[in-house]
Amino acid sequence: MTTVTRSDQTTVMNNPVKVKSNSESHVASEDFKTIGDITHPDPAMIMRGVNVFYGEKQAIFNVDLDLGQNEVLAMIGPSGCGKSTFLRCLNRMNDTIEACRVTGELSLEGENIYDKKMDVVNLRARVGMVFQKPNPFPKSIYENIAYGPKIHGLASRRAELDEIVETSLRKAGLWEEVKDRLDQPATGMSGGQQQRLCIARTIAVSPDVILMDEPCSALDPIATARVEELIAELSANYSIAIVTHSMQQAARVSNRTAYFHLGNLIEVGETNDIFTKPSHKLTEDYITGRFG
Ligand SMILES: Nc1ncnc2c1ncn2[C@@H]1O[C@H](COP(=O)(O)OP(=O)(O)OP(=O)(O)O)[C@@H](O)[C@H]1O
Repeated sequence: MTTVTRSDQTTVMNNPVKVKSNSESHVASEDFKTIGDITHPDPAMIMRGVNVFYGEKQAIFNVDLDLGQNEVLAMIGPSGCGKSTFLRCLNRMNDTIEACRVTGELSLEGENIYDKKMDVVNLRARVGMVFQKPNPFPKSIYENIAYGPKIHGLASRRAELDEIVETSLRKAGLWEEVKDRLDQPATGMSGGQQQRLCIARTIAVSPDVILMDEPCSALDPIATARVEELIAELSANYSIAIVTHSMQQAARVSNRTAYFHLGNLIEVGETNDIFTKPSHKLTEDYITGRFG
């Protein structure tokens, strides 16, 4: 049973998961009990008791967390702590890894996303994803944006498609830069432009949620600043979960921050609180640079 106590803002796991790995048994210990309010008053996604396994090895332990409507939630933690693994549960991207198994309850707008009847292609449009390296299709700028709406049947006429392309590029802050060269290859754009194109491509299929896995790690500081500004603008219309190695970035862009350690969610709270008065020693050690 998992108990969420909002008064003292502590999540108590009464059932630590015991899993045999190749050489040892791992028990999610009391030290890894989540501190902070894992709930959001207006959630877009609700995750409860999430465990992830790669074969015998457990990578995520009993994580409970909400992603709020129009919030930017940052996920931070040392390399290998499971941030990306957890993020990929949110649109079932882990399904593409054969050895990977996810248990727990994960819902989007009240719908169980792991339900057998869930259309995963549709889910990944509703919960879009932007990756570390910009990955435009080897097609024109226009076609990169138009592709998703076409396969999802969101536009029946060319004029509707044009409208979606323009709106998506505008929302991604790219329209003025590319409007005169929509027919040119997307691969000819700068890295920062390509990443904003990938964000526009995600927006084009009208998602509820956008997942970002270190979206600025391949970008220079100016392109990073553009994407960070964009994240702030997008949060007016979308719920955003972002994995980042940069604590400065988490502090700049997010409303709440979740700190992961060895596959456990250690602490979650208002970003300002996490960075100025963390409650858990592990969070404090990480944000003060003692490890990670
Ligand atoms: N495809 C995979 N197969 C087996 N193990 C994996 C796979 N992907 C990740 N892992 C393991 O799961 C754990 C969590 O990895 P994950 O990539 O989610 O961490 P992370 O916090 O995102 O790390 P980083 O910050 O380095 O990207 C690690 O021990 C990693 O080795």
